[in-house]
Amino acid sequence: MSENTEVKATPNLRLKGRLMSASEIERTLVRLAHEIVERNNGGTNLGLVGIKRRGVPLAQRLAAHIAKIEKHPVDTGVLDIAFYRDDLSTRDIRPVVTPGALGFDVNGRDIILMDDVLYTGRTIRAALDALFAHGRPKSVQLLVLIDRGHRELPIQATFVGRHIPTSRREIIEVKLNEIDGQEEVLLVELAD
Ligand SMILES: O=P(O)(O)OC[C@H]1O[C@H](OP(=O)(O)OP(=O)(O)O)[C@H](O)[C@@H]1O
Ligand SMILES: O=c1cc[nH]c(=O)[nH]1
Repeated sequence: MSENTEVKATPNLRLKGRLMSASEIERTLVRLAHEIVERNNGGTNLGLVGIKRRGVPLAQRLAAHIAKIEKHPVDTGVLDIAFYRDDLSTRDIRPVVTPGALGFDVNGRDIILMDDVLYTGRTIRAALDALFAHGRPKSVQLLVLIDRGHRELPIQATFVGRHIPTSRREIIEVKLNEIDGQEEVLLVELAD
């Protein structure tokens, strides 16, 4: 855990600690940008696709870092995946793709899907379906800021900011300035 100052969790959740500060998030994104460039031969064929909501600022920030490192612009796009609860049949929670423009042509591109947290893998499974509805990429890699384990599908990330082993009662809360007006990663637990 990083040093804890004035961190607060949502009321029905118990704060267990701060996993990353703003500067730690920033340093991690810079490292991930270098890893992406190294693995993708400079990244000229890359397209970064952020999963709404917090994957979107992550993709934009990583595109800016890669553009700075490699001195070329990097396309970014958005996948919008809404969740609904299917109470009538399975009581399962299924991600649903909201149709809409992605932002650039994915055909033939090396795509990096981006999200803040990887947990069961169901969001990523739906995102892959959504992505291929937009076209046929040359390759797809996955980047997540936090991998907390507990996969229910055979999905793994190509680039990981931090591996955080968790219990199922725990929740990772990623807070990003663009969406939350604050910047940190918290570990919280459902209160009894
Ligand atoms: O691997 P999974 O089990 O699919 O879980 C990971 C997803 O859960 C979170 O989204 P959440 O539903 O909390 O929406 P939000 O980030 O927009 O609040 C997170 O942002 C990932 O998209
Ligand atoms: O702990 C979790 C699990 C899924 N999504 C999150 O944002 N946090």
